[in-house]
Amino acid sequence: MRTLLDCNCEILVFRVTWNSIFNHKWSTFVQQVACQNLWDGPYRLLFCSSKGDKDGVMQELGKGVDTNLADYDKRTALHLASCEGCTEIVVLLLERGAHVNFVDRWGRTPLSDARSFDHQDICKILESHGGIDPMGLDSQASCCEIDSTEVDMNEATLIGEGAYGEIYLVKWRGTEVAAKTIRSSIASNKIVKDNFLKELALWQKLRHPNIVQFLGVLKQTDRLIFLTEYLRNGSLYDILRKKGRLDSLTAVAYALDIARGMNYLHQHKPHAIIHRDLTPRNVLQNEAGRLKVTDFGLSKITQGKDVGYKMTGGTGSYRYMAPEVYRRESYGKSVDVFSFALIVHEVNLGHIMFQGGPSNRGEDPEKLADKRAYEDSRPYLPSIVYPEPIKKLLQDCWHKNPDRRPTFEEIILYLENIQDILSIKACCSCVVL
Ligand SMILES: Nc1ncnc2c1ncn2[C@@H]1O[C@H](COP(=O)(O)OP(=O)(O)OP(=O)(O)O)[C@@H](O)[C@H]1O
Repeated sequence: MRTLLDCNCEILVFRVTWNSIFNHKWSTFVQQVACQNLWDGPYRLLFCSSKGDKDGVMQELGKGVDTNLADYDKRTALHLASCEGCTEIVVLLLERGAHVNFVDRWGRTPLSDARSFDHQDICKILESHGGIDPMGLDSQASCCEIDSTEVDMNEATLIGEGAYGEIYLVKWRGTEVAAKTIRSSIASNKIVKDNFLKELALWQKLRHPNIVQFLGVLKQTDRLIFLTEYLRNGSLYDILRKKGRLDSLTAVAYALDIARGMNYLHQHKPHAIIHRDLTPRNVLQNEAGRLKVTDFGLSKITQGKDVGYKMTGGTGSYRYMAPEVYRRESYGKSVDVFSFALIVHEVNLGHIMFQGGPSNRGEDPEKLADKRAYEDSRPYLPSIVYPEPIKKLLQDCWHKNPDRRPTFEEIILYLENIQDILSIKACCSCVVL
């Protein structure tokens, strides 16, 4: 018979696991629970697994507790350890027969949880044991398909070229849109193409004013072509090249647009979306002057050795690459914060940079990334160009320790404050004038 204590335990496990997925700020709560001695009995396995307590887990398993014991929400010890980044426990549980694809009440497997919190080591371990993520990248959701007769590719105007293929301006049902063609060397590989389509299926679900809107994939074509909204002003790279250095208010507004788009990606559920290739070329501007981030997630697919993907040379990804990515270490969301800092640095330094000034533009991007990764070198921050608060922000964002970098949520708050101060100053100077 279930005792009141059992019920309490279940409710607490529910609240703890729910919090652990959606809040991740539950350690104090767990401590309170532990103090109340409510974790005696079989649920202690779940508690020890979530806390990374290997001895505790071994003790419970030694007592004969089922490795696949699940709580009220069908969350197992493997779910909790994967969610909390307890690699050793994940390995131990798998050795002891934990079901890698146990599905909880919300349809999440341990891999869904590990991906949500970017525990990449754990993702690899789970994947090597056959783990799948039915909620996310492994979902069967298909891309919205657009009949190719609705788009006349013969009337297309070439507007750009990237690592994957060319970009054309085309008309789809009377509206100007961008058509991105993927090189046949990439698209002819079935695995790569399937992965690409999965990423596109994920992209099509996203809706945010600072994210380029995905529209669909053209069907019945021998090439892989997809449509996105068309942003008339082109990329931030082109804008900086034409306009040079921006005034402080515009620079902060640009930084905020990028940070808001990135924050949306990083807070995406069930798993965060890491851009991995955030550069001024992947930030586009519409006619209203709003910046939008594009091409997130796609880079990861084509970086496999067998695909032959090369980062776009002089202006490409090395220039904005976080040290841990260059060193091929495991990495998380904060790699995008690092790239963001380098973009904001350029936005502020615009005209000096494009006149071949101190921004290292002439330097080989790979060497630059090497120096950042191994010599901790960072761009120069002259006080005349960078006001103290921006200097501090950049230094925090390109901190060598990824854990010390702020989140985009924090960056937004910080930039909004700077924006308020700048607006007041601008307003006061108007009055004086
Ligand atoms: N939706 C769009 N609207 C308007 N212009 C675009 C759009 N998408 C891309 N472009 C233009 O095409 C250029 C190339 O874009 P693309 O995303 O293919 O390459 P990239 O960002 O330079 O490199 P990579 O393929 O490595 O991301 C951009 O810099 C931009 O000028």
